Amino acid sequence: FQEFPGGWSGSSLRGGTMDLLLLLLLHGLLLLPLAALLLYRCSSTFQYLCKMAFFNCWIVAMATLLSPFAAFRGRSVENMKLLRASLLPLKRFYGIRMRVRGSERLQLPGPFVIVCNHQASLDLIGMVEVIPDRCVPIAKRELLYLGTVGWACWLSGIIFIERHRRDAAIGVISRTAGTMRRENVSRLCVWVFPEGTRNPGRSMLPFKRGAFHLAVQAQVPIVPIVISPYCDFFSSKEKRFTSGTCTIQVLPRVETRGLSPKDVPKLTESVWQAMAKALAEMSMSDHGDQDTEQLQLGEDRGSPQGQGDTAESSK
Ligand SMILES: CCCCCCCC/C=C\CCCCCCCC(=O)SCCNC(=O)CCNC(=O)[C@H](O)C(C)(C)COP(=O)(O)OP(=O)(O)OC[C@H]1O[C@@H](n2cnc3c(N)ncnc32)[C@H](O)[C@@H]1OP(=O)(O)O
Ligand SMILES: CCCCCCCC/C=C\CCCCCCCC(=O)OC[C@@H](O)COP(=O)(O)O
Repeated sequence: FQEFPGGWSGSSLRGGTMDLLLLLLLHGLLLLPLAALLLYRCSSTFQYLCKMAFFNCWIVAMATLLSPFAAFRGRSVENMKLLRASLLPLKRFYGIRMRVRGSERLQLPGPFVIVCNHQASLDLIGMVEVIPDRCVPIAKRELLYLGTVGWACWLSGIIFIERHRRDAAIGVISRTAGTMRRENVSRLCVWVFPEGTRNPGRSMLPFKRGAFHLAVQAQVPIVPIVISPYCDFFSSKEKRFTSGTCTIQVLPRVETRGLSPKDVPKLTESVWQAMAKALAEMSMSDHGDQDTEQLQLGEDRGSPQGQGDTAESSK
């Protein structure tokens, strides 16, 4: 202060203006986080946007940090352990409680195909909660182009398909069936979202047939998994994301031994029915009678076959 005796009076008006600007900037810097905090508290849309941004940033950060370690091992299903561990903390950040029912049904010695409903990218949180060891998801090829995320997915052995090139996709599925069947490869399980795309809400789209052809070709069981609707705490349409509880139900496995490609439509239908029923029951038990939407479930989908046809069995 002594070196600067005439700071305000002597020097010039410019110094004063500079100080004032600096002061304002400092206030601004302090106020900005405060304003953001206030906005976060008051606006559920802003909260949703922040939470989604964090979700994506977390995935990019984890992929970027962990890919070099995964790369040491090369492309391997074992890297799925790393992927799983890196996504497991997400539920805690968001205060999502996971309830898993029937997890013992996933303790099978041999390979199998998991089919699961697909509501949103949030499904990753449920997926890592139950995905067994040596199990890889089938994903759309577009994920490969997400920079380090694509690299991490590739290194983890995720199987990519081009959804619009059916023949190529069928080729990939046939090769996967070969790998699952091969006896010199230790058990490999595959996780498929048979709806083929995200479908928010309490219903399920009709299933694509790939997962069922895969199970029949490899002659391995299908284990259906149903994740309860997120409507309570999450909706991308309404831009709403609060904390809540999510139930994951593992259904009895469906054997495919002895089935041939001509049985695939019936198999697909019976698994869809079983999952739709579980989803409807979950909606019911979670929401009591507040909601009638679940009654419409499957309405626009003629269901020629009932449940419990030849394909279904669960010891
Ligand atoms: C290192 C650690 C770092 C950590 C960092 C963290 C990073 C984490 C980030 C990320 C994690 C990863 C997250 C993964 C999650 C991704 C989720 C998605 O991407 S979901 C989208 C892709 N999934 C699918 O699309 C389902 C599979 N699709 C199918 O199975 C379809 O069936 C497909 C594409 C094969 C064909 O689809 P069609 O649209 O043509 O429709 P159709 O009705 O199924 O088939 C038409 C005809 O083709 C026959 N067909 C189908 N598949 C067949 C087959 N395999 N063999 C013979 N015939 C087949 C069918 O029987 C049908 O013929 P008839 O009508 O019956 O005569
Ligand atoms: C250094 C490179 C940085 C690149 C930046 C890329 C930013 C990427 C940001 C976040 C990555 C999040 C990946 C989440 C993957 C979620 C999987 C998922 O749910 O995919 C949707 C797919 O099932 C169905 O797709 P559609 O509903 O048909 O559409």
